[in-house]
Amino acid sequence: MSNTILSKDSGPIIPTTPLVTFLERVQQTALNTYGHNKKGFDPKLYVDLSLKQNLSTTEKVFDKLVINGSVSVKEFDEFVEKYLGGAEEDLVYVHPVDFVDEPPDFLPKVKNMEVRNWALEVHSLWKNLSRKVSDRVIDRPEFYTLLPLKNPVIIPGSRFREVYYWDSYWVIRGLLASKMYETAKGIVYNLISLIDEYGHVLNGARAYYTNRSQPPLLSSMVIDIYNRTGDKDLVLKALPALLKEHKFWNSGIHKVIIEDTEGTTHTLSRYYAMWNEPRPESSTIDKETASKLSNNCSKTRLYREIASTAETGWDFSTRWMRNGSDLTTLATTSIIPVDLNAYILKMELDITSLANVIGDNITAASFTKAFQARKRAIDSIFWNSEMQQWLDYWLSDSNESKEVYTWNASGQNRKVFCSNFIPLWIQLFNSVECFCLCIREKDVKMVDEVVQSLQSSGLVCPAGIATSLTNSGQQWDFPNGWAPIQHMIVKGLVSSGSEQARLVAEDIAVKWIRTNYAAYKKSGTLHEKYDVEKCGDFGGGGEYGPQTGFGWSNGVVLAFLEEFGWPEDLKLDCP
Ligand SMILES: OC[C@H]1O[C@H](O[C@H]2O[C@H](CO)[C@@H](O)[C@H](O)[C@H]2O)[C@H](O)[C@@H](O)[C@@H]1O
Repeated sequence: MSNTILSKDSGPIIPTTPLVTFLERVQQTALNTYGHNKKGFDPKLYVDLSLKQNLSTTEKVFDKLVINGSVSVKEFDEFVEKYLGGAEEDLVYVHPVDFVDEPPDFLPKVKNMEVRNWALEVHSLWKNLSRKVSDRVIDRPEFYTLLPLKNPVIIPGSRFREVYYWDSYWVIRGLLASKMYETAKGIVYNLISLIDEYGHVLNGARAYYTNRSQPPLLSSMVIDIYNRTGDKDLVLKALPALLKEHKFWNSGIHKVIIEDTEGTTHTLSRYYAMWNEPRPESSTIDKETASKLSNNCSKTRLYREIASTAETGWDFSTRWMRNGSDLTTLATTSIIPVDLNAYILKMELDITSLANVIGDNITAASFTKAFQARKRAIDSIFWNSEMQQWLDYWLSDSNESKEVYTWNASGQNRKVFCSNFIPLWIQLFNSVECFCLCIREKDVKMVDEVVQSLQSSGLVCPAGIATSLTNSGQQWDFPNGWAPIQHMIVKGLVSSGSEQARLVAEDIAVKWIRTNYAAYKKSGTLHEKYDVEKCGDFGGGGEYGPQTGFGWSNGVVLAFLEEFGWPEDLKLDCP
């Protein structure tokens, strides 16, 4: 965070590197040269290329060649071939040290042979997605946008050629089912090293991702690995990093203070990227979006909102837009998101538990207070007793930042999104005094009411939980369903102590496994997202084409099969 500066729109920015800026120019030139018609033009590809010679030499040649942003296709292709390295050269394939074809005691509850054989295929996909930083990057880091992480990583797949922050949580859930504890720990140590270097975990391990984070789930990764391995050394190394990360989300522009109707003030968190220009990986797209705005000030503001939306992990969705059909109305920094605050509450609970593991009573006591305070804040600001859901809260005036905002019922966004149910994962229905330690009758009654609300929300579809009820063409909206969301809601329902909730959870998990399997049978791969309207269909929409591989989807299939198993006589095909 040391190189953070204040920008004209008064928010902080973290400057990017000269290489990223140059590759953005290459990206723009590629678009000008090939035109929009080039099949599968993906702007991200260009910022993932590397240098073959130093930047100033390469830039001189490029400047000579490209006049007014244009050059012939032949000359451009020759330049790329001669001066730039391919996008796959920086992360190289590595066989995971702890991979075995059939791990001992693998998915013991799966009794059906068809399911077991498929699960073993999904397990074997870790080999395809395993990478380590190439020696070339270690030797000449200034030639690459990839950040040199020490340990191997599991990448999501396809265009996502680097490790991602929140994806890693579900990758790790799958690795734990696959008993690949060393690989899982290596990923966590990599993320810790990013906190040491940048003060937060980056969106992904690229130079162009340093100005934002992603949903903060590092503590969840650490606690889940600790619960399986009992590795105290991991806890000792992770705790200082988690304390730094907690500070990142609870200070500066991420922190929001809000006063409720009783006059009590609460501190909550929001997404806020430290960037107000086009995202380098999608620069041509962002400039086109902003071209609808007439003045530079509103463009700068929009770029900040776009980057902040990428920080949410939900890029893009009507959830963040004032007008659901117009991306220029993104207002993410004016929203206090219910899921982000649930993740941070979980971070506070996890830090308390981890501090107890290593006997750090002072940290444990202070984080007990922190999670109790956030629990009260969540109850007061987000909970809507009429809808029996937790709703995002929109700050009243987007342009004016205040020391303390005043809560107003109209600030709660009453539109239905799957994020309204994410607090289930953190057991937020539990009363403060009972948090995580017991399940009371009163709490179970509340779960049943939330489950009722989920079931009648319209989100539960034939092939899983939809992201929203609005078909906007954005990827984090209807009819897409995403593996991480299915997992958090299902897991929350299972752990709630309500029998009814467990049945609903199991039903969703079965639907999800079936749709993943049917799509796999058709295409031979798992997908980044699925269309929840029809079993076996993958999802679409958004700014890039459908991606396969796919880290978190593989992880959730394995995690569900580990949790629920699969009886011998239950059909795996779509109903
Ligand atoms: O390049 C566009 C955006 O791509 C990423 O977002 C999407 O993929 C990620 C990796 O699976 C996932 O974490 C995220 O939730 C998806 O929306 C990237 O994270 C964005 O920052 C980037 O702008």
